[in-house]
Amino acid sequence: MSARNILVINCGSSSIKFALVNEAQETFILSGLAERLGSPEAVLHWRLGEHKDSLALPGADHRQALSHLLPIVQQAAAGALHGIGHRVVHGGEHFSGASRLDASSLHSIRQIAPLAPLHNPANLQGIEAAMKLFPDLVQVAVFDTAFHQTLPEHAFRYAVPQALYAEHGVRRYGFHGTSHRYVSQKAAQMSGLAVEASSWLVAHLGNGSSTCAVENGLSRDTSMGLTPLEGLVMGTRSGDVDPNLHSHLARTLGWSLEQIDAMLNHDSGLLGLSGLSNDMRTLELAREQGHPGATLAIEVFCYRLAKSLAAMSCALQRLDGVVFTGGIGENSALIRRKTLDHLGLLGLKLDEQANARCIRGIAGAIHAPDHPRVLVVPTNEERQIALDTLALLD
Ligand SMILES: Nc1ncnc2c1ncn2[C@@H]1O[C@H](COP(=O)(O)OP(=O)(O)O)[C@@H](O)[C@H]1O
Ligand SMILES: CC(=O)OP(=O)(O)O
Ligand SMILES: [Mg+2]
Repeated sequence: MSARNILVINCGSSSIKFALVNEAQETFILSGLAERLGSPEAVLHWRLGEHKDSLALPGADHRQALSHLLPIVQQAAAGALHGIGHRVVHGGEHFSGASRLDASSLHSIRQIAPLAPLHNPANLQGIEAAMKLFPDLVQVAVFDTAFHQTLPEHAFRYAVPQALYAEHGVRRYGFHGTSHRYVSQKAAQMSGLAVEASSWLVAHLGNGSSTCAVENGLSRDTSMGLTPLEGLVMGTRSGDVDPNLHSHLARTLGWSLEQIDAMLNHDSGLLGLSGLSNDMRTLELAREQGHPGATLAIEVFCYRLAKSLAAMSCALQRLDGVVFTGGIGENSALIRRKTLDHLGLLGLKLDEQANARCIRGIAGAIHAPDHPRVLVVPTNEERQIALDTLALLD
């Protein structure tokens, strides 16, 4: 059989990321992003080999964007498309691995949607549009939560009345599992260790960020919870706050649940702290020019990340290394250094030159000699989703 092509679709709340992955090729045949969907500035960008292109789609929603991008995919695949893998953020307790999409799995994903109101409805739109346009292709859902279904109960339960768990599914689920799984396996390979006998603290730092303790190939704890809001400081998400903040804002400022939700998910994090941007590149430049908000946002981001990594170490018997990944983790020597500066008690120490070298997709070890391993490992959620889709085709 010749090498197969898989289309990977990641429908976010206002964007669609996509990639056409050939199982035998390291680089993607086609990759792209439709962003600012639903706004007058909606635009589709794609890259086919060395050729880059874009198309303005004013006012387009997910369905309209998909109807423009899928023909580009069809053309790039030259009629040879073998399956579609969809990122689905929340799989609840129902899915501990990837699942072929059919009436029954779609029903389960719809039932779980209230647990991820910002993510799952968009994921479902992508699935429904792709099924309409490609009714004969196998389509697969790959869940952010699936990898974390191995968390022990003492790590996934909240200290609230048990009926809320038993009857309403209130527990910690964790997200970014596809990335945590992919980079922890790569880290083991890079270190000459067997995945089943290795132990990692992973920091996935993108627009959304989370930490994960991975032992012998299994997730044992992670910083996100019921929803992708818990845990670290993120681009626009607050991460952990005192749960009483909700009632405090409602009582003292008369805020509605919707206002509080929007503030914590969209107006907080790096953006809220800095008053400037959710983008770490912008904040690093502003910090160099002495911007106080950007400086503070970076300090809080790194301190909270270090605290989370230290907390995650409780889940491990042994530490083979710390792994940085995601747009920030793969590119920011500053964030890696400032984070590890708080973790001297774990014995971690950087090699400054190696740290400066590992940017723009360069993987490598960045720890000082005779100190615990620290690795930069570029993530590749699209490839992992394609691999999971191929595994279900076989
Ligand atoms: N060179 C860089 N230095 C610092 N931060 C960077 C750099 N390149 C990208 N980033 C940051 O990575 C973040 C986006 O990460 P990414 O993993 O691409 O996001 P997503 O979660 O949307 O996939 C942004 O905050 C961006 O500023
Ligand atoms: C779950 C989550 O936070 O995803 P993202 O980082 O894509 O926002
Ligand atoms: Mg990414």
